[in-house]
Amino acid sequence: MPEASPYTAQAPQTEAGITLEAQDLGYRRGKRWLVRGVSLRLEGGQFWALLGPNGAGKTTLLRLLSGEIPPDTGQVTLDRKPLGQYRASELARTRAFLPQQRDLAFPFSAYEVAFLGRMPYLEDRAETAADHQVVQQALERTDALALAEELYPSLSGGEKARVDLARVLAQQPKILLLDEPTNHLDPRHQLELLEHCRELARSGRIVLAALHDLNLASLFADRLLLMKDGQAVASGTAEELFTPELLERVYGLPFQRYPHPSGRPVVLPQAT
Ligand SMILES: Nc1ncnc2c1ncn2[C@@H]1O[C@H](COP(=O)(O)OP(=O)(O)OP(=O)(O)O)[C@@H](O)[C@H]1O
Repeated sequence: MPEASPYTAQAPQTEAGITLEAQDLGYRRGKRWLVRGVSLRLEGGQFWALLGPNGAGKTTLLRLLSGEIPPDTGQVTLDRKPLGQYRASELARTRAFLPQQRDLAFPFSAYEVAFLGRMPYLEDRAETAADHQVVQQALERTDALALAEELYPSLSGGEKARVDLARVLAQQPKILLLDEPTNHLDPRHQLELLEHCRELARSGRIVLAALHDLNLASLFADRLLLMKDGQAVASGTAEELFTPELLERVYGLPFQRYPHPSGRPVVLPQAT
């Protein structure tokens, strides 16, 4: 275990919870490091928001943490076992990754797309009524049940996003890695999604979501991880991280901080 540092996202210990850790994680394309020196420890029970400007490395970090791409330095461990030592199906039953680009060319129905979340369970058994019940509940949870019979490619961006999230929920993962899950969603569905992320975390799961809306991150997430130029710049609560100095350093423009009735801060960028 590396020493805790300002660059280490440290969640409070929870009893026998699932852990996802990265040590000195690095990923390079050619000479450029897209992610460099990231160490973090995430534990079940916490909803983390991953923040940073375009190109900061958020998607790349999520892909590394999901095992979709192998790191050039360091490693990711799930319950202290390197990701590479898990069988693909076991990993698929444990963690789900919601990518940012979610276009699917095949004319699947929304229900069939959500049902894809059950595939990791159907390696050596036939589907059952229980699988369909899980999918139905997932679609209900994301307010997408009415879309079940629609063809996925014909759905609006926000409708697709809700069906994609249903697929992730149908996977029943303990770890949810979500890349800009609120994209395309209207305000009501954004709030519902973030409330659901918080509930999932409360039930012992790890939720890590890349978000661009700093205020929604402040109001809903327990902890924030701030990235810039491929590095983890800081982690902590919004109260700790939302200082005009730090935000200006990361985002390159001034911010004003305001109190919110919840007690958490909100911020607004200032026109320069
Ligand atoms: N396969 C790749 N090959 C080369 N460069 C890449 C590759 N994937 C990503 N990059 C670059 O790495 C940097 C980080 O990309 P990444 O998608 O991780 O950022 P991000 O923080 O998710 O950005 P955004 O907020 O715009 O989604 C970007 O400059 C991107 O162009």
